Amino acid sequence: MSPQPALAALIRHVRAELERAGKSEAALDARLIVEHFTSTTRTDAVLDPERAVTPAQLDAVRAAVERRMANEPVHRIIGHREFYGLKLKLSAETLEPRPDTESLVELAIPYVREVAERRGKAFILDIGTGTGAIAISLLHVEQRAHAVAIDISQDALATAAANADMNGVADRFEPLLSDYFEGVKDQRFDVIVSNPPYIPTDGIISLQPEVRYFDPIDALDGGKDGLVAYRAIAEKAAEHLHDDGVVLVEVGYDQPEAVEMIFAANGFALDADATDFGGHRRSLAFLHKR
Ligand SMILES: C[S@@+](CC[C@H](N)C(=O)[O-])C[C@H]1O[C@@H](n2cnc3c(N)ncnc32)[C@H](O)[C@@H]1O
Repeated sequence: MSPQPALAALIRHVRAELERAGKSEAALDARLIVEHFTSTTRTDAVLDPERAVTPAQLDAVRAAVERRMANEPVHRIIGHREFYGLKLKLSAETLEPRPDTESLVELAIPYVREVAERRGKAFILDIGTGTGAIAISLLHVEQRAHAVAIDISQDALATAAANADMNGVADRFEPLLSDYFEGVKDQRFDVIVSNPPYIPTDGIISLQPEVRYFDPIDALDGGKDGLVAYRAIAEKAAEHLHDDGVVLVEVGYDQPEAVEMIFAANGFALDADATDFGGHRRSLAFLHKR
């Protein structure tokens, strides 16, 4: 690589390096890294391919490529990612939100809208909010909704609050440090939503290095059988739901039946479900049989 390459040549160079290292998303990663560290857009590379890259920008791109070679996910390197059309900041203790979780947001939207139509407001509880991805997306779609967003990580809550602010919903977003429902007091909600940790402890070792070493362990570890969080949520959810309220959870690809049984044992019946991009039943909605 020449000491001062042009923008388009740099993208091609980084892509080739990542391909040689066997990175499956080399083209996308190269584009995101170069765009981020040269403060350019895709359009710049197309309309102004000979645009000069400064030595400082080149150093930053080189350092980022090294991090990617060491398996750090590209969105952690650039510090943010898109979720449901919104830009969200990431931090050390936030899970990188996944496209599959958008199916949970889509399943939740009609419930949130219906309550907002009927009562003029809708109250959401997001358990294990991480970046705030789910709650912020719902607040963005439904202006009459308010959310309490729980996490056990103070770092995650600070990031979620910053994301709520960045996406214009901070006045309807309340971060709460809490171990599941512990800090919720006696407030009741219309919609309880959660993408909890659900990987069985023994399965974490076999996850891709990008996940195992870079997503926070508290966001992954679902206990011995991966179902600890669902039990904690199902056991207490009815105490925090309005009579016609709904609980929606994301589940692992092989967990829908087990999670249905846990909720059934706590008086809930399946009302709807949604599949992810791979065709797995990924999001489940439950109503309480009172
Ligand atoms: C799988 S991540 C989901 C993050 C985000 N909701 C999303 O979908 O991208 C699970 C989140 O639950 C939080 N968490 C883990 N145990 C918890 C607990 N006992 N109480 C509250 N939050 C918890 C983790 O810190 C993490 O942010």
